[in-house]
Amino acid sequence: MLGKSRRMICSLLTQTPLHLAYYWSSSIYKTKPSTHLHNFSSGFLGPISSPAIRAFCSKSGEVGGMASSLQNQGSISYLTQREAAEIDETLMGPLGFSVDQLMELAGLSVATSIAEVYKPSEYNRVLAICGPGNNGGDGLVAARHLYHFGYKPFVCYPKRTPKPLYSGLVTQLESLSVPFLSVDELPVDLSKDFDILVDAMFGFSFHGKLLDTHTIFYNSFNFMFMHMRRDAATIL
Ligand SMILES: NC(=O)C1=CN([C@@H]2O[C@H](COP(=O)(O)OP(=O)(O)OC[C@H]3O[C@@H](n4cnc5c(N)ncnc54)[C@H](O)[C@@H]3O)[C@@H](O)[C@H]2O)[C@@H](O)CC1
Repeated sequence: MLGKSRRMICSLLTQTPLHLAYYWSSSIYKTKPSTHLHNFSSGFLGPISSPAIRAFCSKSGEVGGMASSLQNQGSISYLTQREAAEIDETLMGPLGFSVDQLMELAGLSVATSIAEVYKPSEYNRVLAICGPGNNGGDGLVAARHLYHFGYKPFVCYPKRTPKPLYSGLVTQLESLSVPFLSVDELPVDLSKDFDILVDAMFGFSFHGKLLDTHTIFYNSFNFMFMHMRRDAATIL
């Protein structure tokens, strides 16, 4: 695994500590053109006629901080935390999407994007680190689709949410014999055992400082930090 020329960090979230997100984004920008958000937008948001959503996908002047600076680097578009939440409100309000519907689309989009860039024959072992919220649900969905695409997914889901939506996703993965790994079973350097890391820990509801002292967060953050500037790629 260490001989691989490149690895992928796939982030389903936009709200982890910003300095890390910046580096992840920078690394993909340097390593290869990222079309993932565009794919997501064109395949998911694009057909929607809502002016509000189209505005989110195309605006360039009001995106703050990190997102603003990244937008100027090329054709990659980023959403702020607030913008992502507002899109979600629009989708689930006037447009009538349900949570499980959006979650399935999000997970499928990530899995499809991975498959487009990193072939399972070369990058086979995927670890999805799933948090307690909907972003974690996205990761569970992505893991299921990656399995069907020919990858060998593993899931680390240390903070399970006892709701039918999530337990159903877990059951579906268990029925496919997708392994669930505890934090203790993960190596400190995740790159030793995995080709692709799907970061589905937090989405736009992350706030404040990281409260959870669980080792998984530090393991994954360390992995990302150690590898992102050399050969990691990022999907948002
Ligand atoms: N309808 C929706 O809300 C959908 C959301 N989706 C995804 O879900 C994300 C939003 O989902 P959620 O609102 O469930 O929230 P998140 O998945 O962002 O996470 C919320 C969880 O994180 C915990 N948390 C927040 N800040 C923390 C901190 N500082 N330290 C430790 N734990 C912390 C909260 O206690 C909560 O359990 C979106 O970004 C998107 O990726 C998609 O699945 C599509 C549908």
